[in-house]
Amino acid sequence: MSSIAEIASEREINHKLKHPIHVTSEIGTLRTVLLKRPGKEVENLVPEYLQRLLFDDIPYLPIIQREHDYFAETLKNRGIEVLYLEKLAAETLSNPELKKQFVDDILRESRANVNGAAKILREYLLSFSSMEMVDKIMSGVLKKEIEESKKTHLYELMDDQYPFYLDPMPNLYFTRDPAASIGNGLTINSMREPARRRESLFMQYIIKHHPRFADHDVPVWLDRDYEFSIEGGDELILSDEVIAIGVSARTSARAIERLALNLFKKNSSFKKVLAVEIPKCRAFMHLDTVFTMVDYDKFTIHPGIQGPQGDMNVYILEKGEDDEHVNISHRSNLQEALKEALGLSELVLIPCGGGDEIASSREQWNDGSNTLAIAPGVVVTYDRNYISNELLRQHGIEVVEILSSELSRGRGGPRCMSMPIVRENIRK
Ligand SMILES: NC(=O)NCCC[C@H](N)C(=O)O
Repeated sequence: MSSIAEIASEREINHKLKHPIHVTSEIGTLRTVLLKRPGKEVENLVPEYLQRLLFDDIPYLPIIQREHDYFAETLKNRGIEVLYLEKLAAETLSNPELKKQFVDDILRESRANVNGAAKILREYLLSFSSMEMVDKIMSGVLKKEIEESKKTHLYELMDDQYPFYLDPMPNLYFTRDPAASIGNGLTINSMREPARRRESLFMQYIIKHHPRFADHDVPVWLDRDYEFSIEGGDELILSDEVIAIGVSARTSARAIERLALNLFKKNSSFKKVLAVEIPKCRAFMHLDTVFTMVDYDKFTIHPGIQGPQGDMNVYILEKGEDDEHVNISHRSNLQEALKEALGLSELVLIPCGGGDEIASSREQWNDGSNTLAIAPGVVVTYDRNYISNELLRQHGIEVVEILSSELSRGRGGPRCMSMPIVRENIRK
């Protein structure tokens, strides 16, 4: 006879097989998460291209890796299964046909055919094992890597001064943004910034072809070929019926409406989408840099997104009269809109940096509001945001701190660095 533990784990496996993705809240106990360990791509950052590559400084590779490993260990110690994007991608591309197809896609999207270089680049990339090739594509390919003897044509020899054939993808460790789990499906995102557009190609291949996902008909609520941008840092699953999405520097109102229409039409459990407008600036690039859910009735917030009376623009989108229309109503207070949508009588917004002008600005810049909930009332945060962390504790939240000197240089915190794949359902 099987033990209770065996039955439970069998049930879990069956659940996983039926629904390899299952996320119906921001706070349900986290079971499986996707990370990307920072690699050589961060060493290919140089001052000339920092801004374009969306970094403010150059992380020191051994330390950023140590900090990231500490983050992953912290999650594993809590019983969370950690998957790595680079490993799933390499496993997917171990199929030679897919490998070729992927290289063609990445070369096209990287506009790598400078001076007609696509052919030698294709040969170069395909000469590696799938794991090495994935690392190489993520790290970027320098022009000087291709042996001079292979450059036989004038156009190959007459290169311009730009050092890369393929730009590095240093933002990949922010797995939250290129794709986002919603219910049993996901969005594979059309990213706003050119520096990040190729990132979601990895998830598109993984969902379609990796054995963990391929045969499960995972719904893609919005795909990366959609013409208006959306990024995962703006997509917050508040319950199995309510989603909040930031209308931000990165996410467009068009994509939000299209996603809402698809969710309503394709029989998902979701009934309301809250479009939350935030200032369009670098420091607040996504909704999750200024607002995250930490418990059933508690949220972090950066006071800088609200007007003097707590006023904001929040639109509630609900199913309309047919599949091409949504009903939209406006609310001017986030707290009230959340209470209404979640059916709560009380709700607490915990201000980043305690609301102090200097501390909240400093700690928001270092992702003090960007918490990753691993269970209701339990969050992972950066250690450097000590004022926000202390305030969370005063509100009864268990705060699990991780190291953050180098990780924070990319302007993202624990939520940005993680893509939940499976969470337990929360109580209703
Ligand atoms: N969800 C997030 O806020 N992700 C952080 C992304 C930081 C990255 N350097 C970017 O600008 O896209």
